[in-house]
Formats: sequence, structure tokens, C-alpha cells
Amino acid sequence: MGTALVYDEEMTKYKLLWVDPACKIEVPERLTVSYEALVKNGLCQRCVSIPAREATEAEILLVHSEEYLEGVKKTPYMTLEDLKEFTLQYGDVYFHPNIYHCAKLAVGSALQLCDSVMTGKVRNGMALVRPPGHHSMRSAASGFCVFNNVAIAARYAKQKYGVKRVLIVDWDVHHGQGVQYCFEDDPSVLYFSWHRYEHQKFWPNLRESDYDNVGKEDGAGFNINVPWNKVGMKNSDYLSVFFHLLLPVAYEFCPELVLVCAGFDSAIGDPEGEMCASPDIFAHLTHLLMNLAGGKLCAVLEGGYNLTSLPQSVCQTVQTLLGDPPTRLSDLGAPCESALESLQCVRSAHRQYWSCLRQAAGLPDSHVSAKRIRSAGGEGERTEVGEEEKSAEEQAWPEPPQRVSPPVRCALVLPGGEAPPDGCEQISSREELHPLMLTKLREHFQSELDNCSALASLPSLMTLVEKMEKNEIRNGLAVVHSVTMAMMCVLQHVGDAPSSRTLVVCVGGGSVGSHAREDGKTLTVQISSEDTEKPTGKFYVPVHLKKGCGDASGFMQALLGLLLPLGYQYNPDLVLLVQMPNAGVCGGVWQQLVGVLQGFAQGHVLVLMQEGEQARVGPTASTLLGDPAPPLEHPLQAPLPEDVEAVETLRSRLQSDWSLLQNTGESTA
Ligand SMILES: CC(O)(O)NCCCCN
Ligand SMILES: [Zn+2]
Repeated sequence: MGTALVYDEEMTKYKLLWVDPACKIEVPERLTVSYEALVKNGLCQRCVSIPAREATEAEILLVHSEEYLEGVKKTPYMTLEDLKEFTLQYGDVYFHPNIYHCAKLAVGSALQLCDSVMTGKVRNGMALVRPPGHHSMRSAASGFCVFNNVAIAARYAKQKYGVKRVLIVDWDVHHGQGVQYCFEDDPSVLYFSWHRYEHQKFWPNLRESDYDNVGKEDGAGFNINVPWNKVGMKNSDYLSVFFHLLLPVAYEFCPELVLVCAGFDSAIGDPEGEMCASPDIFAHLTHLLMNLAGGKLCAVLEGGYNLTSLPQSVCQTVQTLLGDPPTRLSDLGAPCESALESLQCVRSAHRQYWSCLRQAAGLPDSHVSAKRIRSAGGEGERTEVGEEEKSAEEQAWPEPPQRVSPPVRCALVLPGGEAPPDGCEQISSREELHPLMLTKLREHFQSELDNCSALASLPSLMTLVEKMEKNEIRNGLAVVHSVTMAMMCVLQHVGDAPSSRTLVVCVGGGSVGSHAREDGKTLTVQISSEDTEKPTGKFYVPVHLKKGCGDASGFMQALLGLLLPLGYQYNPDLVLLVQMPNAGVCGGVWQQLVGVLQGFAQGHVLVLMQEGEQARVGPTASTLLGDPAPPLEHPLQAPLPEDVEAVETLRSRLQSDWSLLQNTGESTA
């Protein structure tokens, strides 16, 4: 299934007709440069083009009041003076004779996108619209927004398709208060927003945008606000919030549809956000959401005012929706202190609502107020004297790297005679194993080697690895006689390259061999029910789950809160995913793992399975081919206290080496 693109140039045909410094950044070129970039990069042509349409009045009334709609309906006939007068009643927004038409098209575009995804015409998609929507309220325009495109889409999906749970992720740098007000008492819509806040000093300066606004009545827990109290947030700040807050809660919520308020003013260079995240971060944010809701994801444009980073960010998002491998993010450092404090505040505010946050450390009140007093200008934090801070527009950043898809997406090595699933290539080579390799194997596997079939698939496996290294193949799956022998072969081969880094994920117990050396060429994370005696080193992380890999919530907690941060910070060239014999991992979680791991190493994931696991070849291959993993069962049970304890113990032991594991401020570390 494909990716939809909804765009109509009619939505470029309104603009600011008078002087208003707050609104001058919201220009028609935002849409044209974004669309042209999609065309230039050959992405538009790969999408399924879906026409925009005007929303009906009934659809607009799903969120807005009649009196508000009646007022907006009059604007096409207003004189310039009337338009100015009408605009004065709202904040940081402007009207134009054609904006009502464009606002109906913006809502209609979001609904067309919704229809295409919900009817299965496409898997996911993006709507490039203006005016944006997330600030507009039931009876008020605000922040360049006239109708709340995404809020209407959520109500529409529930009404027309009976969707029971909708997740709205708002990565725009402003708080979508309009969305919050719409759903704050509604447990069927989980609204997540991060936003520049600076302790209420940043627009829209609302007390209710802070982290303690968790929703009301039945909706308590279903509104998540992450305030950024400083500018300059970077990729690791954004990813930390995904790993330690949004993703665990999103998996527990188990949405049937994901809507994204895709504002790109949270990217570097934007005059509104003044953040420092690179445009390709959106490739990863999109990827990390794509295995939720069976892949049903609708991204609707909100803000984004730098005409260079906006189109780059739009292309990064659409390219991931199309299934292209994300870029590799380098130098991911520790999240900054301010981000950690916000993250900890939000997690503790929500710990009573979400079992995945049960271990969230509470924040001693004294800590917050003391810190707040200090940053509010007590002794203050000395700012660097010297070079003037660069303005957002003066920021420079590298063009996102090309994201090439290898000619073959997935190749398999299967025991003799088996046919590969549709879409996969099969590799079988008759070459002999390299003598040095044989010697090495003899040292470790004397007994198995007597059985000649033990070596059968290894030459083909080495061919597969070589083709991945040459980027002829993106990912692969090998069914072998002995996974530990195969693992040693692969690591021996790739280990010869000088600066290779392989992330080894072992699912299930058993010895992972001596390769788990501390030279940094491999980082091994083993998830099993065994309380292994092997000591935890920086490059060997045994995760012990009491109920083993069959426990979905324990496994997901380890995947999202430990494996993802470790993997992103390690930034491997290859991911080796090994299903150990008798791992007992449940199918749904296994496919989530296979799906999520493709965000690393430009998608170079090699899966090893032992003969006898043939049943899992099909589902694994489909996920390697880019099909979204099926949703986990809802509700996800609470993780066992012992497993929570085990993960937290690992975190506290490893976070000095792997700072992306941090999720609390330094005062309580
Ligand atoms: C859509 C949006 O969130 O980017 N609008 C921002 C309005 C800023 C007004 N000062
Ligand atoms: Zn914004």
C-alpha cells in the first residue's frame, strides 16, 4: 500500500494584506517551497495523489460553534477595513477574502487523507495545507489558524469509522491549545504536544500549557504537555521524550489511528522555535510512530517558517512514510538539563495514569521551585560572554544526506528447497567458507561441526552480509542450523572492518559467545528470562525479564526505554537480530522489534533464526519488506515490578556511559 499526498495550490492564494509583525512569517511560499521540494526529490511522483476538497459545514461544526462559523462565512465579502476589524477580536491571526475558502480546503484535505488511510486505499500520508489548525478553538481563530484541521479529523474518524482511540502527536514548536481544549475530557483521544514555553513567557503564554495540565475528568491522563523552558533543543532532547514518555504511553494506549500535527517550526533555523534539531530528525520521529495503529498515520502540516528547513523537514517526513531508510543520526549527546527536568516533571505528573510510567521518579517540590527561582534571575546562570548568539535565520546546518534505497529490499537464506515469501530474493551460494573462518569455528564448535549440515547455510549467509555491506540489499533473514555459530561468522566477518559497529540484539537466553568484547565493535543487548551471571559491561547489556520474552509489556519497556536509546547513541552500521532457540517471544512484539530496529544503520538489519522457526519467516519478512507490524493487544498489561526494577537498575548503571538513557534531572539522578 502507498503513501497519500494531499495538496492543492488554491491554498497558496491568500496572504497578509496589512502590516502585522506577528503574522508576516505565515506566507504562501511555505506551501510552494514544500511542494516543489517534494517534486524536485522525486517524492511527489511516488505518492498517491489525493485531491483536496472543501469541508462541509457539518464537518466544521464537529469542532466549531455555529456563531463562529457564521462569522467566518462573512469574511469573503468584507472590505479591507472590515477584515482588519474582524481580525482584531483574535490573537496573532489574520483574515483575507479567500482564507475561508482555503480554511475549508485545509480541513477537507485532512479529511480526504483520513478517508484514504481508513479505507485502506493507502497506508499513510501527508496533507500539505494552510491555514494551519491546532491553535483554533471552538469559537475563535488563533495563531494563523482558522479551523482546527486535525481536531476535526479526529472527530470525523471516530464518527465515520468508529475509531475507538486516536493518538494526536503535535511536534509543532507551539502548543496546540485548540486541540487540548477540544479533547481534554475525552479519553478516546490522547493529545501529546511539546512546545516552546520558557515558563509561560512564550506565546500563547498559557498556564494550561504546562506539564501539570494532564486532562480533565474522564480525560485525566490523556493530555500530555512537554514544555521546553529553554530554546536550542536538539535531536537528543526530542528523541529522549519519545523513548521515555511518548512511545511507552502510545503503546499502552494502543491507538487505532495516529494523527500528526506536523509543524516544522521545531526544526533548526526557524524564527519561532529557535531550536537546533536537524530536519532529518523528522524521519526518525515519523519512523518511530509508524508501527503504531497498524501503520495508519496521517500527517497534517501545521507551522514551519524557515523556507529552507521547512521543505527539508517535509521531504524527510514523506520519504519515511514512503518506506525509505532513515538517515543515521550522529553525535547524539545527552539531553540537556532543562529537557530532563521537563521530562521528569511530565512523567511524574502522568505516573498515576500510565503503568509504563509507574517507576517515574517524583520530583521534590523544593527542587522545582529552587531551580525556578534560580533561573528566574536569582544568581542566574552565567551566559557565555563573547560571540553574539546567532539569530535563527543565521543558523547553518548540513543538507540532509541522501537516503538511497538498495535495489533489493529483503533477501533470505533458507534451508534447502524452501521458496522465499513474495517480494524477497533468495541467496544461495556454493562457495566454501574461508579456511580461517573454519578454523575459528572449530575452536568454538567442535561438536556441532561433525554434523555437516551445520555449515550448510553459512557460505550463503556470508554472501548476504557482503551484499548488505555493498548496499545492494537493505536487510535480510537467515534460517540457520545454529544461530550462535552464524552470529560468530557474521561478527568475525564484519569485525575485520576497521571502524565497524554492530548492534547485536539477542532475544532469548543462551551464551552469546565471546564476541561481547569490550572493544566497542559490538554492542550486545540480550533480552531473556535468564538471570545471566555475565557481568554487565558498557558493550554487553543483559536485560532480565522475569516472565521472559513472552511478556509483551516487559519487553516493550526494555525495547523503548533501553534498547532504543542505546541503539541511537551507538549508531551502528549493522543490526544483527538473533532469535535464540526457544526464545518464546510473542509474535506481535517480535514484529514491533523488527519494525523499530529498521530505524538504525540505514535499515541494514540481519535477522538470524534457528531451523524449526519457519513459522516466523513469513511475518518477519513482511515487516522487513516495510509492512507495519500489527498492533499489540490492548490494553497492554502493567510491566512486572521486578522487570521495572531490573530496567531501572540497568539504566542507573549504564547512563553515565550511555547518556541517552537519562530521564531524570541531575538532582535526583
Ligand atoms: C501553526 C503555528 O503553531 O505554527 N502557529 C504559530 C503562531 C505564532 C503566533 N505568535
Ligand atoms: Zn507552530
